[in-house]
Amino acid sequence: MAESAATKPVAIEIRGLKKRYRQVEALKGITLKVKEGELFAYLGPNGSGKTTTIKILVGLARASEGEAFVNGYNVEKESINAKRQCGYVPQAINLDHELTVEENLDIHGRLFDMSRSYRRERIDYLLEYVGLKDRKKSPVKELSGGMKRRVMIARALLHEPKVLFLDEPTVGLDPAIRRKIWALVKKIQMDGTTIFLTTHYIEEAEFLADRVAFLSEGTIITVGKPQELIDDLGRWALDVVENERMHTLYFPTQEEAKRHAVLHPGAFSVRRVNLEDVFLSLTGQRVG
Ligand SMILES: Nc1ncnc2c1ncn2[C@@H]1O[C@H](COP(=O)(O)OP(=O)(O)OP(=O)(O)O)[C@@H](O)[C@H]1O
Repeated sequence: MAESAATKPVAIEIRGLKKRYRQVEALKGITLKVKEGELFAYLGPNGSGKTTTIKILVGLARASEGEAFVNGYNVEKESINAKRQCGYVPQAINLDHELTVEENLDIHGRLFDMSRSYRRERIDYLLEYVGLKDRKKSPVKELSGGMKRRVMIARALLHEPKVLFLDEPTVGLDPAIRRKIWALVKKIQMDGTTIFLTTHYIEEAEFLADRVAFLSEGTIITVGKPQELIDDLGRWALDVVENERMHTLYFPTQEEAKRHAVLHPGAFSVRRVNLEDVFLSLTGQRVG
C-alpha cells in the first residue's frame, strides 16, 4: 500500500533554529518538517533568511541556537553523514569557468570519494538527464546562464543525495528558460528526491511546490499547500482604489466579487487570488 503524506518519513526537520550575525538576527526560531519526496518552497522577500536556513542545513553555517536534521542526521553533530544526504545548488554560479563541464562534475565526484568508473557513469547519466550530453567537453565559459544552472543541478545530484537544496534556482533567467528549469526540478522530484527550494518568485512556488512556507524577517508566518492557503483567503480578489490608495477585498466566488464590484465606485479589477495576496494579507509586505 502506498504511504500517505502523513506517514511518510521526515526528510528535513528544523527545531527552534536561530541565527545571529553580530547585530542582525537573521533567523528568530524556525521550526519546520519536510516529508520525504516533497517539493517544499521557502518563500520570502530579500533578506528574510532563506539562504541562511539553507546554509545551516547543508553544513555551510552554524546555528546560534536550535538544531536541524537531514534524513535523520544532525547537521552539526553528524555533519559528514548529513552532508552526504544533501545536494546543494547555491544562488550564485560557482562553477570553474576555465574547466569543461565534465571536469567540473568530476572534481565534485572526487570530493565525495566516488570511484573513477562510477563518476564516469554518473556524469554521462546526469548530462543526458539535464539535456547537456553534447556539452560534456565544452568549457563552462561557453555556456548560457540556463545551461550553467543545469550543470550545477547535475553536479549537486552526482553523489545521489536524498535531498536537493536549490537556492533561487531561476534567478536572472528569462521566462522560457525558467520553465525548462521548472520541468527539470519536477522530474527530479518524480524520480524520488526531496526538494527544498527558496524563491521570491510567487509563480515558481505556486507552480512547483507541494507546500510552501512564508518567511518574513527570520520568522515563518505560515506553512501550507498553495491552493489551501489561497482558499482560506478567498479565491477571487477585487482591487479597489479609495482615497487614492489601493486595497483588495477577497471573495470565495467570482460572482460575489463581481456583484461587489458593481456596487463599489473605486473597483477596477476582479481577478484570481494568488500567493502574493496571501503573503500581503499576512505580512503587509510584498514578496518580490
Ligand atoms: N555573513 C553574513 N554576515 C552578516 N549578516 C548576514 C550574513 N549573511 C546574511 N546576513 C543577514 O542576514 C539576513 C538574512 O539574509 P539571507 O541571505 O538569509 O536572506 P535571503 O532571504 O536569502 O535574502 P536574498 O533573497 O536576498 O538572498 C539579512 O539581514 C542579511 O543581511
